[in-house]
Amino acid sequence: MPSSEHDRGGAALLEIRDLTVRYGGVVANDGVNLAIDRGEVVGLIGPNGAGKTSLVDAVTGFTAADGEVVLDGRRLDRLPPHRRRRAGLARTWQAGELFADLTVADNVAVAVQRRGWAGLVADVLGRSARTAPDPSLEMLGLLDDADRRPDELSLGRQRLVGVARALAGGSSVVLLDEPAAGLDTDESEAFGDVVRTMATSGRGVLLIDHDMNLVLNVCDRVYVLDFGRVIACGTPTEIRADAAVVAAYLGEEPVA
Ligand SMILES: Nc1ncnc2c1ncn2[C@@H]1O[C@H](COP(=O)(O)OP(=O)(O)OP(=O)(O)O)[C@@H](O)[C@H]1O
Repeated sequence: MPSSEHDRGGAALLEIRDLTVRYGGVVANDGVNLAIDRGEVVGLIGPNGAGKTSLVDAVTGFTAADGEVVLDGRRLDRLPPHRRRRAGLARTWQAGELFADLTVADNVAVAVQRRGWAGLVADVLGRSARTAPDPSLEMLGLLDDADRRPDELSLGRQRLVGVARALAGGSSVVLLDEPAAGLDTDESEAFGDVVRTMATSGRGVLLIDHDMNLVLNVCDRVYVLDFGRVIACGTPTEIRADAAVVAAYLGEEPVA
């Protein structure tokens, strides 16, 4: 494994330690260690069934797992999903999961949960979605679409709305699960620029995608999963040249 996994100094923004996910007899993640620094875009690739979505589900609290999830020095792995989200750890969903009857602005607004009595009172008064648009809409160039419904937008822009929801409320780490699925080459390239922008101002981004060009062009470092284990980690250049990665993708026996 390239040395770049080990020689990064200091504590990362997100540390995933020894993460193990089991579904009955299936071990979907087997002792995975993964770190994301501030301002870093990290890729996670691997063949179908390698365990990528299981990792996102486990880290965000939607699937039971063993191991540690530490965000900015704080253990999150015993917390339910909504509290991890509130702590600044957000995700997108493969299927988009937008509310068809809500506008873009409201789809983003509902992702930011209000707390306690203030939230209850605002909801009762119907003001929950009437506040200023979340800054993520402007960042992703969605302000002009704020009053449209998702089905009035192209697939590429719908994907951006899903990302805006994950960014809403000031998330510090965003896990993107196949956000570019279904996008054409131009849309995918433009999306790559958006992903880089997201990492500015110190956010950490995890990008999972089957579009190898997108991942290798956009990410600072890439982890490769196969059968639930990290088989390689390094810069895109190192990953392109890694024999175990080539073997995993060609379906040959992994190189020892
Ligand atoms: N809810 C579940 N119950 C049982 N097995 C599951 C469940 N979810 C995933 N698995 C199994 O866990 C393994 C990892 O699946 P996972 O969906 O995490 O892989 P993936 O890398 O995201 O795949 P893909 O690229 O196809 O989305 C697979 O063997 C899969 O069949």
